[in-house]
Amino acid sequence: MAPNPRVAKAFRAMRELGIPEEKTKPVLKNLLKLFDKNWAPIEEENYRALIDAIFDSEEVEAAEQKKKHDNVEAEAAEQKKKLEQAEKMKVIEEETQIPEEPERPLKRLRLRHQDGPSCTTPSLNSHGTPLKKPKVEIDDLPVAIPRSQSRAENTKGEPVSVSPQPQGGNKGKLPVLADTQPDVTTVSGSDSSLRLRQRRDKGKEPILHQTNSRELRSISDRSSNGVHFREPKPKQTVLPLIKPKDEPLTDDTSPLTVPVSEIKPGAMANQDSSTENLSRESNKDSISNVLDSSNEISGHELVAVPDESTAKIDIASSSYGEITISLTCNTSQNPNLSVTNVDALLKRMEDRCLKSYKAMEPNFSMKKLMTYMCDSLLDTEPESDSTSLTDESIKDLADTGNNGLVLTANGLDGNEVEDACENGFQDAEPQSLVGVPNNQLTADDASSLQDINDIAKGQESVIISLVNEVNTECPPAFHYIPGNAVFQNAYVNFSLARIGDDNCCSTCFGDCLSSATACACALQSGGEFAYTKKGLVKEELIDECIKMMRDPQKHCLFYCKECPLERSKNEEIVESCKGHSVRNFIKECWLKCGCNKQCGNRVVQRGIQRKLQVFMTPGGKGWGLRTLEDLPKGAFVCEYVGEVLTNAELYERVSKSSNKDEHAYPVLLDADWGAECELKDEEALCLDATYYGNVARFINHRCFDSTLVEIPVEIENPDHHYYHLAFFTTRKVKALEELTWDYGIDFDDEEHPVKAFKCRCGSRFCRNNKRPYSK
Ligand SMILES: C[S@@+](CC[C@H](N)C(=O)[O-])C[C@H]1O[C@@H](n2cnc3c(N)ncnc32)[C@H](O)[C@@H]1O
Repeated sequence: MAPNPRVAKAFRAMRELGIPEEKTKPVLKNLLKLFDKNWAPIEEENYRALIDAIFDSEEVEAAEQKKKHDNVEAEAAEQKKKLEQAEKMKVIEEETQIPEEPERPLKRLRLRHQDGPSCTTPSLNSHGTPLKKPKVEIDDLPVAIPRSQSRAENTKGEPVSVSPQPQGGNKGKLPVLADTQPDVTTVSGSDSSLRLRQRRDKGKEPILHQTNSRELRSISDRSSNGVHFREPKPKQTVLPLIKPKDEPLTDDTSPLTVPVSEIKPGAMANQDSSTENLSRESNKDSISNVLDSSNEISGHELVAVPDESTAKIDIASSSYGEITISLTCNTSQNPNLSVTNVDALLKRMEDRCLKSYKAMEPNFSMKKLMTYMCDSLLDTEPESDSTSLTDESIKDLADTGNNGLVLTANGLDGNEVEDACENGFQDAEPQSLVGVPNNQLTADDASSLQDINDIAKGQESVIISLVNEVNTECPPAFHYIPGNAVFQNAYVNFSLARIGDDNCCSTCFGDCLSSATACACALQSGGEFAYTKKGLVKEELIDECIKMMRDPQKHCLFYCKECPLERSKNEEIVESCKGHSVRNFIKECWLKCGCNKQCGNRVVQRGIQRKLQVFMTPGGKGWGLRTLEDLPKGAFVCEYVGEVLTNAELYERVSKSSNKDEHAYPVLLDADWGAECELKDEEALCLDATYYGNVARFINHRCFDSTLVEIPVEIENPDHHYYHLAFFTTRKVKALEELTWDYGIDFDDEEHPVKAFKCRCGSRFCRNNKRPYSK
């Protein structure tokens, strides 16, 4: 991004007064915010306001320094806290039976201005999977490794920046100094991930790892999958759960926009149909064992009713055979509106559609669209077929796993559900669910509703039921999608040509796992297969991932040169990167591989195989996800599925959102950002499950000792801009236990825009629990 000349001029003016850029930058940023990006009052009187503000900030800083020095007691207390945390670690070690001692839950303890522990052994990249001791011994490795041109590294030949643990206390406000390193990387330490990394790249050009000479920053929170937008402060908000079809039409971020493509590797690597049927059946059986009265039918359906929609479409027919389609606009937003020129209106709409949908046929026109509407209407079958559904037909649809009809809540009888949904309507927010008689449902309404006998609407190989045995809350409205789908601008390219020989095992056959030697895909996962023959993630890898989840700072963060997340805020001054966790990747076999679809190195791409259920949690966390069968450690549960957005798109969504009720939790696909010097906006991606998602959108947060851990999985895309985020169990999980995931929220971080909920995770290590730890 070209520097703003006014910013450069302000820096220059301050430099002339002996004020360095590092001091000017944060103050200028604040002033710009204060004056709503109006430069005039800042530039007036030769930057008088800026100079005053800098001096003021220096005074405040000096006062803070003094306070800090005086606060010896606080430091002592902090030390004590650390000791207590170490104690906690011992306990959790015993509980989770991880062979090595787990890390302390530093996420909660690390205060903003507190030094973090230094990362003595920089993990080098997010790909290395510590599964096997490499053939190349670490001692044999050169200390300085020349720049890599290999696939996983910076495709532009730029160095990968992996920084040691930050020590400073300036919270990322200081500017990022340009890396002064030449094209070599200093490697220190000898941890397993380093060795594996080397092993993985055996035979290829070595990977560049660079100790970073930039200013060290303090990271107040875990650099998690969660999106951490810090600005703009007044708009601190989260993505609400809104039924897409009820959203008012907006330019280009409207949830009405249907994702343009669906990505489902499973569709190409389908299971054997007989096992599929079996699995659906057996799940059904177990569900009916767990639940009683599961298939009651109510005379009502659930429909999301907006209270402030801007438009309403009615169709009326007269006894003379005329049909009128009318569009009623809610003019409350513009009460002075007068009747407008139809052609001008149509032109405006066309422009808007072109802007939103981009790929329109050249002859597209609104008139044509309306003619199509009339034609479609004339083609419509008599009403009784499509909308007057009998109870029997609803039941049939539900039994066959067909799309979108809501039956009674399991565990409640028909009357209770009716009451529940009507009561729900009374206390409802504008977008909540209400009961309406069946025959008022349009086909469109029905398709977006949740079938509580199978919220996946038959799109997974197992049935995923939904129960509420706690209260009368109705199921949330969203579109169930079994695989990620691009919203609009995200660049996700699955072309086979991009998969090189070292990214697939084309000469393999049968099951790669039964071969004595690791295939090319295994080499990408650190030299050994990530999965056991039983389809579980190997103990060593899962433990490593758990450790990283529990204390990412200890296991290194990397810093982008220009962070796409910061850039997406579209501010005058782009803040420096706050750091991203280094991750282990799993690489699965895929289309270009020679193995068969039952190959043991194809787990995540087969989709959900376990018996899962969405249920109302009793502890006030809303809906949650649980297992209906015992799960061993390392079992794949599901992946986080949602719309693939660019960070800019997500930022726009978040800042436009007026609904403060948090439901979905967007996740960053940032596991490999450090491998690129500068990612284009359309390559820096994230997933948002608010409007389109799978069961993972119901997984609640648990601090520290969650039952699930997320691991990035490469299936189709070797470049890692896009990958799958898969959840695996961190320990044995009993049937009916809730499946939880540590979102990585730092509840002490008041600047965190995903406004932290009051955590009710119930963990002894809850970071939202200010009381000191006691046994
Ligand atoms: C991804 S959703 C999980 C599903 C959600 N419970 C629901 O009913 O749709 C995240 C939201 O669930 C709630 N939640 C998740 N974990 C929680 C926890 N530990 N304590 C309290 N609320 C939690 C919060 O409202 C959060 O914004």
